Formats: sequence, structure tokens, C-alpha cells
Amino acid sequence: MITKITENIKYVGCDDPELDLFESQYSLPEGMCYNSYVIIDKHPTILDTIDHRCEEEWLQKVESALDGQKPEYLIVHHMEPDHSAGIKALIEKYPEIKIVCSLAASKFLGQYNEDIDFTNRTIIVKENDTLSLGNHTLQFIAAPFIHWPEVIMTYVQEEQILFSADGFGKFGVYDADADDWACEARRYYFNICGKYGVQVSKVLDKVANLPGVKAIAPLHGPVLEGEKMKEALRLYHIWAHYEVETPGVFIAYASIHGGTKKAAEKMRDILLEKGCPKVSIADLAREDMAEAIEDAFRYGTLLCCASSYDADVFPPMHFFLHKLAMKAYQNRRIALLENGTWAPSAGKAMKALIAPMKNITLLEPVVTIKSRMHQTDIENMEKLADAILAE
Ligand SMILES: Cc1cc2nc3c(=O)[nH]c(=O)nc-3n(C[C@H](O)[C@H](O)[C@H](O)COP(=O)(O)O)c2cc1C
Repeated sequence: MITKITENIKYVGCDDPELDLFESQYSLPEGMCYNSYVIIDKHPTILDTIDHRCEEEWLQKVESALDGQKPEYLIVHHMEPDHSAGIKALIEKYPEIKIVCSLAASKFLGQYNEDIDFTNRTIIVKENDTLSLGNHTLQFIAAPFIHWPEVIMTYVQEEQILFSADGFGKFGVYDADADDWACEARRYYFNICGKYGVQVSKVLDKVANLPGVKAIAPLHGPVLEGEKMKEALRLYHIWAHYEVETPGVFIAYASIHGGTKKAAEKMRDILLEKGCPKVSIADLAREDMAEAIEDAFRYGTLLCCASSYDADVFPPMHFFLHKLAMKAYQNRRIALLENGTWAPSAGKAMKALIAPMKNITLLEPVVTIKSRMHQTDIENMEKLADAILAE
């Protein structure tokens, strides 16, 4: 199906409901979609290609949307293969097409397609350059590191639509969770763009200076308009600035034989009894790691509970904290509970992983339990809960 975004801008993206993992690591309970658009004008133009999994379907949609015209330009916003894999097939089908992209993207074109000669085919654009298609003027916006260095966005001046590359994207097929954009957009943002809050903030400032954006069309997920677009912009402002979105505590635990899990659940109960507005809890060994990353960013305080393991920390917790550090986790309070049977080491290992993070307040006391939570541990756990709740 080809959907009209406006009279002359058509959606030619594809759903991929069967993909197991996005970027080989993110679970997809509702599949994925790769967006692509065709602008019908004096100079017909395609915005981005597609993942190789959907190439044939996409080519047919493009042909049908063009309705007999030949495309003159392909705008490449982002060179990641889920959007650029179709470039080769597109050039084979329309050998005269010109590729419009950033300088950085022009280098990646050859890296991904060494058998194609891009000489005399590539038009390099930079910040605020424009390209007239006839009735549509494309204004290019540099968006480096959202979340790759070559990224550009395109603002279609007459229609006031921003084509935002992976910015404002989400997991799921095109119309998944139509009434709850934030849930999968948040998981997508923190796991994929989270490291680049500074760059996202800069782009948000540029978007605010555009003369009235009416819609945002990302490379994954629905086109955002009206109140949904306003809400997405509000959330992106919070996320990009590493602000707390929801008051409360996220408890992440990694337990080998269940003792640490019991202590984590007891901490949840103590916190709720003491009036904590919201406590979310996750088993890092079993639950979706990407969702745990998302929740760590969502709440203001993170409580990590982990078993000791080979004079270090149980690996699911190691991976979790390592990934948070990679994603520039910052501006948060962290509390620790460790468990060990002969020489507890989880606390020290967790502290070492947290040390490089920016603007983290480590709460005291670090609670140590031995093998199983004992009555004598409760006093320390209460103290830790008090420290968590004392803002
Ligand atoms: C492979 C392995 C390595 C472990 N290494 C340590 C260790 O270095 N120091 C320690 O005190 N306990 C160690 N333990 C014990 C765990 O920390 C133990 O499972 C924990 O104290 C009980 O909590 P749990 O029920 O949440 O796993 C190890 C356990 C396993 C299975």
C-alpha cells in the first residue's frame, strides 16, 4: 500500500514483521519498518532506500508511486544499511539518478558499494543548502551523530515537513502502538541515540528555529503531526538533556541463585512502603536488556543489586553498566547492593564501571549481604532506602 503524506509526497516504506533482532541486538515484539518517501514534482525525488530484506517490495512501490516518471534525485539521509541497502538496485533500475548526501555520506557510499562508480553521480550538500524540485524546496540540515556522523535531515519548506532520519524513530511496524508512541520510541532513543544527547539537543534547537514544522517524518515509525508531534518534541528535549522523565527508582538486579533477587524485591517493597512514587524492577539475566537501559534513563535513581562472580560482578550486571556507560549515562543517583558468599566483589566491580560516568551521585551505604538476605541486613537496607528517598 502507498500512503499519501501530502498530495505529492508518498510513503513507500515497508514493514518487516518477521525480523528477529534490530541491529542484531534489539528484540522486536512488533516487528520493524523502514520508511522511504517519494516526492512527485518536476524533478521527482526519492528520500532514502530500504533494508535488503524489503528491496523488491520497495522497488515496486517506488515505481508505482512515480507513475511512469523517472526519479532524478535520491536523498540519502543516513547510510546505515537498513536505509541504504537499496542504493545499488535503484541505480541499476534508474542509471541516471543523482545521489544527494553529505560529504561524510559520500565516502560511505563507496565503502558499502565498491562496485559502483559514484563519480558525477553525487551532489554534496551542507547545512541550509537548498534544492528546488519545482514546487518543493528541500532545505538540508546537518544532523551529525544522530546517530552516525553523515546524517542529514531535510525540511520541505512549502509543506513544512521535516524528514528527520533516525531521529524520532521507534521500533515496530509502521502502525504499531498507534496510541503509545513513547514506549518503543524511548527504548529506541536511549539504546540507539542515547550517547549523543549533545548532538540531539543541537538539532532540536535547529528544528525550533524552522518556520513552523507541521509534521516530522522519521525513517522508522509513524509520521508525527499535531499533538503527537508536540509530545514527541517535549520528550526528546528531556531525553537529549539527560533529564529525569518520571520520578521514581529503577531496580536492576543480576542474581545467580535467587538470593540477590529476593533482596532486590525486598528493597522494592521497602521503597514503596516509604512512599516512593514509582518503582520499576528488572531481572537483567532474563528480561530485555534494552528495556532496562531505557528504564535506567527514565527514572532519577538506579539501584543495582548483583551477585559476586569470580572476584568481579555477575556478567549481566557488567554488561548493563558497561552499556549504560557507552550510552553516556549521566545526571543520576546510583545505589548499590552486593551479594557474595566468601569474598563479595560485586560492589567494587560495579563502582569501577560507574566511575567514568558523568555527574553520578553514589548513595551510601552500599549494602552487602552474604549468600541470602538475613534479618540483620534489613537495617542497612532501610538506611539505603532512606538515602534513595532523601532528595
Ligand atoms: C561461578 C560463580 C562464581 C562466584 N564467585 C564469587 C566470588 O568471587 N565471590 C563471592 O563472594 N561469591 C561468589 N559466588 C557466589 C555468588 O555470589 C552467590 O551466588 C551469591 O552470593 C548468592 O546470591 P545469588 O543467590 O543471588 O546468586 C560465585 C558463584 C558462582 C556460581
